[in-house]
Amino acid sequence: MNKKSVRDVDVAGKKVFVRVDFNVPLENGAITDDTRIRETLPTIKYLIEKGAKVILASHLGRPKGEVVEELRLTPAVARLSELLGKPVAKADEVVGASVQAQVDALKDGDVLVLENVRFHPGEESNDVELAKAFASLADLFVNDAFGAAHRAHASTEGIAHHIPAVSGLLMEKELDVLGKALNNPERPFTAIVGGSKVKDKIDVINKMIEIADNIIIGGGLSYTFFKAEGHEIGLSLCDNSKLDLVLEFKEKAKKLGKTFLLPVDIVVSEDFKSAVNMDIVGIDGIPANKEGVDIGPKTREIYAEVIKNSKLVVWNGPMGVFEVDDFSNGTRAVAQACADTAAYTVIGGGDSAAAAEKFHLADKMNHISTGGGASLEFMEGKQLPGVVALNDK
Ligand SMILES: Nc1ncnc2c1ncn2[C@@H]1O[C@H](COP(=O)(O)OP(=O)(O)OP(=O)(O)O)[C@@H](O)[C@H]1O
Ligand SMILES: O=C(O)[C@H](O)COP(=O)(O)O
Repeated sequence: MNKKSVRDVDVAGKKVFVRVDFNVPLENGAITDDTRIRETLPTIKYLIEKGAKVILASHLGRPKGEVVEELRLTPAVARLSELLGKPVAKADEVVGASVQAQVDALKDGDVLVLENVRFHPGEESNDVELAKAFASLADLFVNDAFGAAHRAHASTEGIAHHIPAVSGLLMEKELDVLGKALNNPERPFTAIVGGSKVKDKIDVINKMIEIADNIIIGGGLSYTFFKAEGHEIGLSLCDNSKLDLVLEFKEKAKKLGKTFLLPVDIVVSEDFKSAVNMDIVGIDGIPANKEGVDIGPKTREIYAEVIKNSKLVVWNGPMGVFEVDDFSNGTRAVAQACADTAAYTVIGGGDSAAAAEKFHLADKMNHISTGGGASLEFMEGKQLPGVVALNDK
């Protein structure tokens, strides 16, 4: 990576403003998956050990510039304190006199977490005054929030223009692994793209046709391809505005000599929330009153074989409505194939990461990104503003 990392600068005794992504899932105020907090521990521990005064900032949810009680960072702070095995102070404000007083009270090795930065309207608008206020709290900015690196906000991008700015260890790892996979891939390279919306995945499918050898399509976005080819898709998801585009994808893949795979059989149901008159049909057999909810058994076999014979697999998006057990077999089969293959496997965050967790296969993957949207944008080849703003080596 051509950006400076926290290891390249002196942090002893310095006040360090660390942007983390503690945007963790919560249920009734309890954290249901603390991966994102655990993944930042190397950076936080490194700074503590070096004697820095650590000021952490994160967003949680989308409070839109207002205080939303349920979105305070209190549960994340409690969890961080448990994981570090030491007290962690928390501010109830994002910036201001009380925050300044708490920062002034920090001793070397202490940790303070600011309140949810999105409670301040200046965060998402990347307000210069807020960025300066963040910068004035510290001597150094460390961005470890890979998951939010695609956002140009005051605490992810703006602040970097006012004090020295470097990447954290998680950020460095994510950019390194994803960058290597995309810039110098081992081949055969298989990209698996699933999920619900074609429009969210267009750029990534397009990019993967250019750089991967095999492109596997699954999930709700398959049906736009089927419809474009003239098949009956019943009640399945479809984006009618993208019909021409998906045909172009197939054409482009053919021209470039890439293997472009769509499901050959699918699981259909009258309801996508539970199995109602569930059936397995060929792509010409979707009844008008049903929708496709998963890939079928033949497709599972074909996809697993391609994954087995790959050297690099990058997976983004589930193969079906995996949250419903009856419709989870396709996603499970792909996750299992990724777990079993000798290929280097990268999961691009979001729902595919949740699926790997659900099937207890997460520890069998080589890299699971902490970024959903961020990893998607990275895979599309876009520049991430939170990375661009960091100091060059
Ligand atoms: N055939 C289908 N019909 C309807 N919904 C589907 C189908 N297949 C998958 N889904 C749904 O798609 C959703 C995931 O889609 P999405 O595009 O958001 O995936 P992702 O990229 O892995 O997640 P994220 O956006 O969080 O990174 C899941 O909730 C899943 O139930
Ligand atoms: O969960 C994520 O993908 C990141 O934390 C970014 O959150 P956002 O989509 O609300 O900006």
